[in-house]
Amino acid sequence: MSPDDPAHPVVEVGPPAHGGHCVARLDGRVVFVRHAAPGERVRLAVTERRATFWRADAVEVLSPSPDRVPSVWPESGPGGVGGGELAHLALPAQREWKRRVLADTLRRIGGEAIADDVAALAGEDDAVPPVEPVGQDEARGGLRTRTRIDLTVTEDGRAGMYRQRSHEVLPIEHMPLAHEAIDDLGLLGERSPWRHRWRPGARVEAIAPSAGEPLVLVDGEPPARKRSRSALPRRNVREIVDSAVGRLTYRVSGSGFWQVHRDAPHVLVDLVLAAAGDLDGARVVELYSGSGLLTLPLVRAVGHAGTVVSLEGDAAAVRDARRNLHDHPTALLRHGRVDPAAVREVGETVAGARTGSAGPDVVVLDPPRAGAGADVVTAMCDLRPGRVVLVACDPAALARDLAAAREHGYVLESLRPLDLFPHTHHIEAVAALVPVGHDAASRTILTSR
Ligand SMILES: C[S@@+](CC[C@H](N)C(=O)[O-])C[C@H]1O[C@@H](n2cnc3c(N)ncnc32)[C@H](O)[C@@H]1O
Repeated sequence: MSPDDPAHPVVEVGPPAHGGHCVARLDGRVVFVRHAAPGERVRLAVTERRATFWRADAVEVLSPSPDRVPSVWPESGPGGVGGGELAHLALPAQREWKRRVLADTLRRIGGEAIADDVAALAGEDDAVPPVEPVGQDEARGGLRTRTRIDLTVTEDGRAGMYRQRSHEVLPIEHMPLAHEAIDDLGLLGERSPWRHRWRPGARVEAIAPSAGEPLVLVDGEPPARKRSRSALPRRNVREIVDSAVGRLTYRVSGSGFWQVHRDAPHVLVDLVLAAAGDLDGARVVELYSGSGLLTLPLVRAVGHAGTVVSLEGDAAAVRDARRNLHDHPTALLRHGRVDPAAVREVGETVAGARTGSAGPDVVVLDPPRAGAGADVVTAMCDLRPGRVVLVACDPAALARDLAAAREHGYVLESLRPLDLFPHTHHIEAVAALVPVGHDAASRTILTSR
């Protein structure tokens, strides 16, 4: 490339933004630049031109950031597959990137009041608390964390993934973020023995459960075997979670939702329980409960005198949850869409579980990436729980849900941002909210009993 190549302009890279890119300016226009670091001077390949902004990849680094490292997954670099947007940065720099994005998103979308609430929790001069690494990620370089990966088979029968922001499938040779048990399956590469077991376009899910053998599903089914005299093909896996309330065992559908990071299940269980406070005898509503990862420890924590009413939209997940909690009669596991009417209904169910009392002591919610949304948050606040624990996997959705809760009288008591997706831009957070004027010294549950 010549130094003044107009097809590959040079920019100074600005701050990171939500979505895994940095913001730069070119002739007054905003350009979202991937594969760069704040403060770098880079040459661009423009990948998308819109009226109000462009997208581009940094294809040559003219002045590298001190945070830049050789990518741990070059196939996710410029022009490559999605899912490793920060793989060219040292892990502490990735977490600082995420902290800046979280701070910016909370202020921009949540508003000044939310940003101020969060800054008050962060202390000193920080806008948000630091993003915490989990498990052995520091020692492992953030690699081999994912117990679930999704692949798509290319036209010539190789395992691939989608090119960034595209429907084109690119074959991949390596997936260093996948658990070593998935790596050992040998799914990737031209010489993979699996190539005769799937067809072009098939979706391949590889699962490395915490107990037992890994599982591969092709279009949701166990792949065809030459000889099938062995036991019935498996579609489920067993997961074991060692948590603060002891060992928890689950059976989960292979293609159902389960936390992806190998340490996420126990980290989230422990953080949610800690944020929920003393649950002994409590009435708990849980929204978006999946196959019961959080329901089981909540049921244990409330004990025989308490109740947990959960609501989940996926029928297979509810079936799994019912199996996982079959010997816990204090759990009422509802199947249905989480919407304002359903929230009111589960609120009434949990209130009816004890005569003469009002709403739930605690609401726990772990919505999908889009968040719960203002209507659901409003309905939840109207139940007047003593405490809310919100697990969020998207900062913009977190900002919206916190703003809606604040409008209805609930303020942040704690916020724990977590790095459950190293080498990607994703941020997880566990937030505890309490009613405005809540006295931290008095136990939440006592106020509503
Ligand atoms: C982030 S997962 C959390 C599940 C569980 N807490 C866990 O950690 O395994 C979100 C769950 O919400 C469910 N879900 C998504 N949208 C929903 C809706 N509108 N109503 C009910 N459930 C929904 C999904 O099926 C999924 O199980």
